Amino acid sequence: MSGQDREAAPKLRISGLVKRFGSGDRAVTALEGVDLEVGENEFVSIVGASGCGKSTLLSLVAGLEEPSAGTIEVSGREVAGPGRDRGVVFQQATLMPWLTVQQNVEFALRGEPGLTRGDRADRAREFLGLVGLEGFERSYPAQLSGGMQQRVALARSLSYGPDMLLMDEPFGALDALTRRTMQELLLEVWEQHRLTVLLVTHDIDEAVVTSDRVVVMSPRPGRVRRIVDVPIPRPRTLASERTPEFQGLSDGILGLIRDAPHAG
Ligand SMILES: Nc1ncnc2c1ncn2[C@@H]1O[C@H](COP(=O)(O)OP(=O)(O)OP(=O)(O)O)[C@@H](O)[C@H]1O
Repeated sequence: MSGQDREAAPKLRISGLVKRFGSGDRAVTALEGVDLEVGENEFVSIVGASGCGKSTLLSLVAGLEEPSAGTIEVSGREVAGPGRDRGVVFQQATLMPWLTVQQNVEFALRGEPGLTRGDRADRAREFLGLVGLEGFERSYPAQLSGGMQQRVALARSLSYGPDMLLMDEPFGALDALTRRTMQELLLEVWEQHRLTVLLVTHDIDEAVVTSDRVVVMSPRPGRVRRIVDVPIPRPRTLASERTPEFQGLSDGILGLIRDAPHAG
């Protein structure tokens, strides 16, 4: 996507965003003046040192927290709370343990207007298939591995057709091998459903291989330090990481995070 397209119709526009927690001596400024635009169908990752406000930024876009100052617009409308236009995937799958995999996804679809019970069942099966869980519809979350539970969470978030997918360390609790499989799955899913994605991750390689742009934040209070374009051709696979171009981008981002001057 060109810069011009982004200017024409940003899916997400964050302007002058400030977030403070607490008050008086105990006040913590997590974000101070974040400006960011994300284009329709763009995949953008957010990286930065621990505590720089990545999760706070995502929670604000999800509408789970309120800004102290500044604005967040999704599709031109100011975010005033959580909404079905934004699907959220956290580090923990937060599935309902008493429901089967299929029922967990169907449950998320209950608020969808115009869907019959049969439609919900079909939609749930479709998205469980998309994330490779065909045959596990009747399993309970406790019977699944962590990676499979995250697949359910992804299917659940995608099933109601959000415009944006907000992910906060979605693979952070998984072992290295499962994490790689999930990154591959995410690349495949994104190729099929090119929705706008905002991904918070500690894993720089994960950010580079998945994203069109990587936002590097400065240490707390978080600001956008640099935005790095990732011009690696799509469709990408994890093999894309074995190129000198990839390594150069990844090393450059690591350098930006390490060299960032600490505030105060
Ligand atoms: N509810 C809260 N109350 C008080 N302080 C908070 C709250 N949530 C976050 N903070 C503080 O805001 C700052 C940013 O936190 P945040 O979790 O957004 O950072 P992060 O970059 O996601 O960190 P990490 O990479 O370690 O997950 C931290 O100093 C944190 O302690």
